[in-house]
Amino acid sequence: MTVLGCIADDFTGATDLAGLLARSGVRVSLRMGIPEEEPSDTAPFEVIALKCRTAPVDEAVAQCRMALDWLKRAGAQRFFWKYCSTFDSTAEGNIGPVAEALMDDLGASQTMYCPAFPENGRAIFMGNLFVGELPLAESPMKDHPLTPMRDSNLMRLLAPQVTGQVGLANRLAVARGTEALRARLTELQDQGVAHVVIDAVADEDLYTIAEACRDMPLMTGGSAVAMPLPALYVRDGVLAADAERAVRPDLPNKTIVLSGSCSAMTRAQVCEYSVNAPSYRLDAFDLDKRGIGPALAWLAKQDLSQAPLFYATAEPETVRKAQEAFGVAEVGEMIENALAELAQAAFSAGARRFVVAGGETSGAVTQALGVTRLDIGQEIAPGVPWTYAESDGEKIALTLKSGNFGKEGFFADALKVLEDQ
Ligand SMILES: Nc1ncnc2c1ncn2[C@@H]1O[C@H](COP(=O)(O)OP(=O)(O)OP(=O)(O)O)[C@@H](O)[C@H]1O
Ligand SMILES: O=C(O)[C@@H](O)C(=O)CO
Repeated sequence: MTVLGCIADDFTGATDLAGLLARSGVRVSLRMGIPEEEPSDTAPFEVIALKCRTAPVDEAVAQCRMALDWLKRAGAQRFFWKYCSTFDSTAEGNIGPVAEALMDDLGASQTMYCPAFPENGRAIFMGNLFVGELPLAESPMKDHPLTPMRDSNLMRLLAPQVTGQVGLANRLAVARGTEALRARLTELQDQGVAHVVIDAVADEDLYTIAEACRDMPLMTGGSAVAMPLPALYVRDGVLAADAERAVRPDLPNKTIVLSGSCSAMTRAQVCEYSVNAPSYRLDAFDLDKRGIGPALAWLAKQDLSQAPLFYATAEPETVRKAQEAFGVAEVGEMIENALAELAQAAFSAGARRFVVAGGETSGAVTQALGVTRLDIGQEIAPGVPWTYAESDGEKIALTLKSGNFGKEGFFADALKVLEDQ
């Protein structure tokens, strides 16, 4: 029986959430897209990964509602809406509109928002989101290719996205503990506040928040605030503790690394990895002119046991030029399609291990590989686990890395963690 039904707005976000929930040892099932079949063999924690972070609002809302229906049919009574720890959204949404639609469907009068992820340097204080020591709008997120974040204040970001009132439960309320936080939420509810941003700067805050909010019909946030939920549900007696970690299947070591993220961290990771590994840079202008042919020809000459890298990862200035020439969505899609086609070609050439960087990129790659369900394995870095799946009847391992996650040596670390299991 499913205890918590989760909907994630992108694929790396979904593996991040599934990985943190799975730290508890409880079974977590991750489905890529809304399953076509009715729920069966469901896990206590079901995560549905969508690719709706930058979709038009109506489309994102409709998809999330369908996911909610499926999760209800799986027996879930509590739900979690997972978005990025850097609150990535366009001016229109989709964080607020989806939350509001899910609240309507669940008859919820209030929900909470907490994208904090202290292990990865995301903290919220007085409603302002920090990335490391920088306010969000001064962090590299200001240059994101699809969702540049130019304000750090979560209430200001959220208010235009929702019809209900937005308020704050600040760190002082959180620091006073679960009961004080509950009292603050009730006080805000009495004032008609439906959308409550909650401050958190450290893991202890997340435990307090999860404890205070665990019975809300809908919680929303990054992955970290959901991490304490399995243990709390076991304590409440609504969930039995059953450790069931997925085991790595036997796989040939043929590997491909695909990077479509342009985040500062991925840029550093690509730079470090390409010193020793064979690597091929995908350039938007070249793709437009000559198509994918030259990249496929390069791939055909590679020894996949050397884990070659394809990357479109580029500096903000290069991204800007390509966006001006082709349009933001158009160039994003062109590159996602290219990386998806290269993933298919690598699979045909025998690759069974896939390291993918970037949420949108991961969505494109997993869709191209026809992956519909993933088991969560060993964590490589906070929020980035290995996952195991099937593609065309073959077992494969995939890691889907959020743009900003992992250290400089992530790609090599990922290969080592898989080898060591
Ligand atoms: N050189 C480039 N020029 C323009 N757009 C690019 C370039 N390289 C990648 N892109 C596009 O930028 C987008 C990057 O988004 P993606 O979600 O994959 O990474 P991310 O946002 O860093 O990761 P996450 O969502 O996990 O934080 C994709 O649509 C990708 O196709
Ligand atoms: O929360 C995060 O930062 C990540 O899980 C993510 O959503 C990346 O797209």
